Amino acid sequence: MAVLSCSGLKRRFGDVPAVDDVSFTIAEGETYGLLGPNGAGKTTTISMVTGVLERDAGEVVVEGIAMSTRATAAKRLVGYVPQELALYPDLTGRENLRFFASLYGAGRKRVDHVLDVVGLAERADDLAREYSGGMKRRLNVAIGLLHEPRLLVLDEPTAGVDPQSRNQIIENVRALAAQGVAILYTTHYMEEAERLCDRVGIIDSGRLVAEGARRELVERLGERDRISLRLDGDLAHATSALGAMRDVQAVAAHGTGLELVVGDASECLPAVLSAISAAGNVVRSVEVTEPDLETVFLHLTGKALRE
Ligand SMILES: Nc1ncnc2c1ncn2[C@@H]1O[C@H](COP(=O)(O)OP(=O)(O)OP(=O)(O)O)[C@@H](O)[C@H]1O
Repeated sequence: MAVLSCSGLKRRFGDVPAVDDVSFTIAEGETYGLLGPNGAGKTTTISMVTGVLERDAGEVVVEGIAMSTRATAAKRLVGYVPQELALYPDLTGRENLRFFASLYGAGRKRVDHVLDVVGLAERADDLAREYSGGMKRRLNVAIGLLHEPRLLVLDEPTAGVDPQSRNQIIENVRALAAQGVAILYTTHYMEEAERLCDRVGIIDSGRLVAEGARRELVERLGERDRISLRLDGDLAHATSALGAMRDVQAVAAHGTGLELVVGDASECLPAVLSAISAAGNVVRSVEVTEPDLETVFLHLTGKALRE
């Protein structure tokens, strides 16, 4: 039996269909990554899964318990690590955990255990306000683990944190999955999704546009290459010129970079470079990559995952 089963989830905000008929399941011990550009509907989906946000339609079932009929029992099985930090800066790490433990009916031993799990035992008696961003995030993970959830939901847990905390969080997720906890994970970091997730769902404009293991998704893409370029100058002309080329299947700009999906890079690179120079841009670097999740994402959404 799946630990999490979502079917036909829908939620609108005014005219915006933030989530439009999203269904997926997560098995025991499975790590499922929800990937999507900004505003795709990841947080809205997660908020419905955790029961924080009402659904317009659809059902969320956790270990056989439906959110629509037994919300309290279903929520008890879910741990949530939100994007926004939820902790008291004037309490120590341990006091924060004891406070949340009292709400969840967890004991002091459990507090000590989760402090250990996230690597904060030595700093447990410092005020949370003195923690680095990454330590605060780890404290949030610890809060999400207090009541021994069967499903742990993490909304971009590594965004903007230091490498040590990032590694700690990734190791925590791995260890929890190995213990059978189902994990729902969102991230902007493609390489993290590649490393961590057994399966990914790609969400764009509120719809799940593809789902599968990394290898399946890449194989489905067929023979394609990704070209990453760094350019000088305004990218608007180059982006539209490249988008009009027959060999270019997707193009997305981010900062000073352009990402392209093409059939065979060695065949079309000369034409790509002359189109860029005709648009008035100077190429600073070119990199051709074998198809990966980023290529799948770009091909399906026409957007780069990074901002
Ligand atoms: N409370 C709200 N009121 C109005 N519109 C909202 C609200 N929450 C989300 N939206 C809109 O719904 C859409 C999906 O937003 P959501 O936050 O779920 O996306 P996301 O994939 O999590 O994006 P990000 O990566 O930026 O966090 C967006 O168009 C957003 O502007």
